[in-house]
Amino acid sequence: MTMPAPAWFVTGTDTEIGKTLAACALLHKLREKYPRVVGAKPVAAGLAPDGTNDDVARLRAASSLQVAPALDNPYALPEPVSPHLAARAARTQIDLQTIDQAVQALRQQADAVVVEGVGGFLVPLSDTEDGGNLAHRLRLPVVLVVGLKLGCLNHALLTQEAIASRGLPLAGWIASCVDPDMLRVDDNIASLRARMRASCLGIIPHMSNPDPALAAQHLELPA
Ligand SMILES: Nc1ncnc2c1ncn2[C@@H]1O[C@H](COP(=O)(O)OP(=O)(O)OP(=O)(O)O)[C@@H](O)[C@H]1O
Ligand SMILES: C[C@H](N)[C@H](N)CCCCCC(=O)O
Ligand SMILES: [Mg+2]
Repeated sequence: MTMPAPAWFVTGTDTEIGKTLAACALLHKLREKYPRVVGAKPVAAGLAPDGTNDDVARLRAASSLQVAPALDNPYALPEPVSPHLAARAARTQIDLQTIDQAVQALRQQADAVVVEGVGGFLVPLSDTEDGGNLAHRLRLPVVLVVGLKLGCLNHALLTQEAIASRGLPLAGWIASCVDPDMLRVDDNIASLRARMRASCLGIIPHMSNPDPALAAQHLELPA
């Protein structure tokens, strides 16, 4: 058993705010340093008619190591709803041990791993567990992606408190400019820098054609 590879859990201020773009950008950044880099989406909710999930496809495309689906996407749930509801609809149960074993296996095969959560940090995964329980079970430092739009300051600060209350280290935060019409973007970023208790790993500008390799140029890796 070799030392497990460095790994991070990527969460966000909400769904649809740039977690996958930022996670893929981190994968590209890690590929500058390591040969075998892999992304994982343990729980994906929302499948295309052909059974694929867009996040999983994007993470695989950004990875330099291809692995079995049981390892990078153990739960592929058809309905684009909260994972606890999607799991119930699929008559399955999201098991944290299954995900933990999959991520541990990835950390033995790869040189670096980026794990993308689902929705926001406290998204329900079952009647008793949430995304924070998963991050804690994986024992990974957390990277918070802040989707820059009106309301994100509250969501970022609430998520920071939740991460701390679950006893997890916040390795850094990334802002993604999802709303090209947001007012006072620089002042909002300055407000985050003043209030977030972790370093900013970068600001992904609004991209008319979002490209994780280009987005990677705006990021630094967590220490
Ligand atoms: N900086 C940006 N510039 C332009 N578009 C962006 C930016 N960040 C995110 N987006 C767009 O916002 C949408 C949601 O981004 P993404 O899929 O990364 O969100 P997510 O948080 O991973 O969503 P989910 O919760 O479904 O996993 C995508 O269409 C993406 O291209
Ligand atoms: C379907 C979507 N793209 C995500 N995969 C799941 C988002 C769940 C959000 C649940 C909630 O916080 O209300
Ligand atoms: Mg995503």
